[in-house]
Amino acid sequence: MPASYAYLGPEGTFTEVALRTLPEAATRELIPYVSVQSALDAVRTGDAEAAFVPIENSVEGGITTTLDELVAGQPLMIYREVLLSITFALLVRPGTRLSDIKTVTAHPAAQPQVRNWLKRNLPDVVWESAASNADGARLVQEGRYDAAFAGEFAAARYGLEALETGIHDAENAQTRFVLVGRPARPAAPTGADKTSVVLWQRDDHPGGLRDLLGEFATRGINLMLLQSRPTGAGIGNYCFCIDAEGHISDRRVAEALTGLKRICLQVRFLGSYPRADVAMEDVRPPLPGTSDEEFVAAADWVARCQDGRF
Ligand SMILES: O=C(O)C(=O)Cc1ccccc1
Repeated sequence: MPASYAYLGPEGTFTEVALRTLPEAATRELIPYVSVQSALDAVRTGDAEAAFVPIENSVEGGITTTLDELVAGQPLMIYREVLLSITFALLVRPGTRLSDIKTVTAHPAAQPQVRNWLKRNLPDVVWESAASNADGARLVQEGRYDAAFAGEFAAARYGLEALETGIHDAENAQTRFVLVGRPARPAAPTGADKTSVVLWQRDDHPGGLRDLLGEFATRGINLMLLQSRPTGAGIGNYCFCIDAEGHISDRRVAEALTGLKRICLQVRFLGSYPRADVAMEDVRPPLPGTSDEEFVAAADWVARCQDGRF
């Protein structure tokens, strides 16, 4: 298997910066790809061992191209997550002044994070989407646009200068990135883990979503992401991307997934992996009645009843 990680490139993306915080990235060849799709395809075809892509930000929620890629096609699995605090720099060709800027570009996920700044400082500017923030910087270098929102670190790479730095509409905006590979046994639980799944309802009925969520709620499992995505089968037809606290080897998580498998049309397991947002000591203890020991004891009791040994 090639020891390479694909990532959303080109060089100088926030994705690359986040990837380089993973210790295992130091022992891999890091290969930039032009899109999330092409990076994930490289994993599917076996050209890359894993791909590193943005999946969620704290301002707008899920990054839909990534969710849609994970929801459909040959199954993939999330192995790691990284959180990165993000502020943007406005990058221009040297000598450009704010009043010269008629067009700006960046990744679509950047727009909600700089919208107010743009309204205040460049209200008449035309926004064009780029494949990534670093790709926007590259397009400015080529003269295609006047300015790009990107990481300040991308300026040197593309011969640009930062007219303004620290641009952020929301305080503490964070982006979450994931390392995605082909399905295999998830890493052992760390005590601070997260499980990602996609759920398809069997049929449309009142309380249908509540039934799905109930499988988590009755087992004391907290949810960290709930994002509906259209299935493509018509208006009103959605699947649900869910991140839940815990690891598939936790009894309460395994039982919730068992329940979901029984009642859903389809369940896609996207992985159990260490949480980047909290350390083990800060994880809430299981609610009363939902620890592994209590699940095992209850299952033992049922088995004894079935045997007439209670
Ligand atoms: O990594 C990048 O530079 C991207 O283009 C993805 C992205 C978009 C917005 C915020 C953080 C990362």
